[in-house]
Amino acid sequence: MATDPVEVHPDAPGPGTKLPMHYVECFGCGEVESGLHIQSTVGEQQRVFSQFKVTEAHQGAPGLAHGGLLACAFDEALGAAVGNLLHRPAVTGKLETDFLRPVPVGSTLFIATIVDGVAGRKIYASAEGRLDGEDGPLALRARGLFVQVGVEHFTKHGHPDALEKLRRSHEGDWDINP
Ligand SMILES: CCCCC/C=C\C/C=C\C/C=C\C/C=C\CCCC(=O)SCCNC(=O)CCNC(=O)[C@H](O)C(C)(C)COP(=O)(O)OP(=O)(O)OC[C@H]1O[C@@H](n2cnc3c(N)ncnc32)[C@H](O)[C@@H]1OP(=O)(O)O
Repeated sequence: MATDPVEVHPDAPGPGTKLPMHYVECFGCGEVESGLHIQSTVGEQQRVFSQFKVTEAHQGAPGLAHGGLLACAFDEALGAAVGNLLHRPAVTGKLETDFLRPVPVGSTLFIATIVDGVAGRKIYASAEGRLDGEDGPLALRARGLFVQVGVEHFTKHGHPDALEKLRRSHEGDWDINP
C-alpha cells in the first residue's frame, strides 16, 4: 500500500523531549492509580521511545503481564508518536500485536515506535517492545493504523467539555485545534 513520507510538524517537540501526559485521566499515560503510567521521549526522525513498568496491577497469569494491557501500552506508545510528531488528532482504527515472549511483573518494557507513513487521513505506525533495556530481548511487535479525526470526534462521542479537559492536561503546550 502506497503512503506518503511522514512530515514531522514544525512545532513538534524535538529529540530528547520528555512528552507530557496527553490527558490526565488517560489509562495509558495519565495519573489513573492502576494505569500504565507510560512515559515517552522523542527520538531522532519520526521516532518516540516509551517505557512501561509492569506491576502486579497489570497481571493476566500469575506473575505475567496481561496481553490486553500490553496491547494498550502499544496503543499509547504508537498514539503518542502520531499525536505529538504530526500534531494531527487521530484515533486508533486498527492495532495488531505479536506477542513473542512473556513479560514478567517487575520488568520494564522499552517500546521504540516509528511513524511509518501517511495516506490521507490514515497514519501508519509500528513499534517493538524489548525487555529491561533498549537492546533487551524482543518481546512484542505492533502495528497501528490511526485515522485523523476532527476535534468534534471527542466532543460529540466523548464529553462535551473534551477539548477543555485535554487543554487543561496539556497546560497549553499545544493547540489541539487543527
Ligand atoms: C486519543 C486522544 C487524543 C486527543 C488529541 C489530543 C492531543 C493529542 C496529543 C498527543 C496524543 C498523545 C497520545 C495519544 C495516545 C494514545 C492514543 C490512544 C488512541 C485510542 O485508543 S483511540 C480509541 C480507540 N479507537 C476508537 O475509538 C476509534 C473508533 N472508530 C471510529 O471512530 C471510526 O471508525 C474512525 C474515526 C476510525 C474511522 O471512521 P470515519 O467514518 O471517520 O472514516 P472511514 O471509516 O471512512 O475510515 C477512513 C479510512 O480509514 C480506513 N479504516 C478505518 N478503520 C479501519 C480498520 N479498522 N482497518 C483498516 N482500515 C480502516 C478506511 O478504510 C478509510 O480508508 P480509505 O480512505 O482508504 O477508504
